Amino acid sequence: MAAVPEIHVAVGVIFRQGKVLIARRPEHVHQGGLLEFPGGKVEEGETVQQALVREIREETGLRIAPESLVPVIEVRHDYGDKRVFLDVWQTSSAEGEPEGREGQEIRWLDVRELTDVDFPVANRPIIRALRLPRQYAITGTVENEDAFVRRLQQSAECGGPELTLFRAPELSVEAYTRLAHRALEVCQATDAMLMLHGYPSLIEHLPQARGVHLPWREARQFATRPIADNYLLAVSCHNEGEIAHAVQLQADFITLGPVNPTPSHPGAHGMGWRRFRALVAASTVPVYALGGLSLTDIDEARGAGAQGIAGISFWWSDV
Ligand SMILES: Nc1nc2c([nH]c(=O)n2[C@H]2C[C@H](O)[C@@H](COP(=O)(O)OP(=O)(O)OP(=O)(O)O)O2)c(=O)[nH]1
Ligand SMILES: [Mg+2]
Repeated sequence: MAAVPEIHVAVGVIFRQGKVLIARRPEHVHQGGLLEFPGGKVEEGETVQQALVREIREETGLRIAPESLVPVIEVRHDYGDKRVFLDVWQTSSAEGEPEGREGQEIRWLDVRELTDVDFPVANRPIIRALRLPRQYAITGTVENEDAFVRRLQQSAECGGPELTLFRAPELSVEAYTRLAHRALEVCQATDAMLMLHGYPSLIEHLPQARGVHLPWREARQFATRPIADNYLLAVSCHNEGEIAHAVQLQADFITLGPVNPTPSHPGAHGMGWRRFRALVAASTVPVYALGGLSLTDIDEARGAGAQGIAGISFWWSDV
């Protein structure tokens, strides 16, 4: 049997006043009746940006400038009857008032209102990508618990990170849990999201956390998703095999690295942006670049298809 060809689909996430434009697919088409982001097949000889400008015009009447489009994520999915490559881009500068030009229902929704079951399954990583920030901040070594909490508070007061990983392998389980409670109080005051680092059952002791980040040695022990869907699951990955396993665990996002050599992992070689880009292309979940990066690397990471960058040094300095 001949392999089913992959269909290149241009998908547009149109933001206006903090909401995104969602349509309902007609009942009779592929994945019919479900919600979708406007878009459609990239035609022969068209760039993805040209396809988006055309599809969005045809389906909603909105006009978008191709240069306003920013990449969100690339998702490859096999529906069995169809294989799609969703090439997802966003813009906040569409002009005009949208209308369902193909008779479809359309509406503006907050990204927090988007639920997986309302969309085709291939959209799951798109919804994750839209909710996750560009920076995934990782905490540095804990030398003193009070100084650590003060450091977190100071960062929160100056509009600190939206998503933080509390990583402290140097602490005992008791000390980690105690300090995590304090860190969560700081985060709750500013609505920031805190990820726990270690193993899945941590979330039972600290249910206010946003989720759990598993180091690879922990993630490898599971065959299915080890935490409930209302939490975020993240996995540290370093190669194709680990990415495939994280996808199988239904991770919500992963970190991938080291991109550059880093002092925290002496002896580990950096994979460089070329290899990083190739690995991101193989991932169907959002990827943060990790390892010896600074804020100026965000564009490079985004250009390689990443959600953004993760790290300690770009935000955590000792006080
Ligand atoms: N537009 C869009 N398509 C999606 C999404 N998620 C998803 O799995 N798909 C799939 C469904 C379809 O198999 C394919 C896109 O097809 P489409 O029906 O939008 O294509 P089109 O606008 O060119 O339609 P047509 O002219 O072929 O009727 O991608 C999404 O969020 N938006
Ligand atoms: Mg379409």
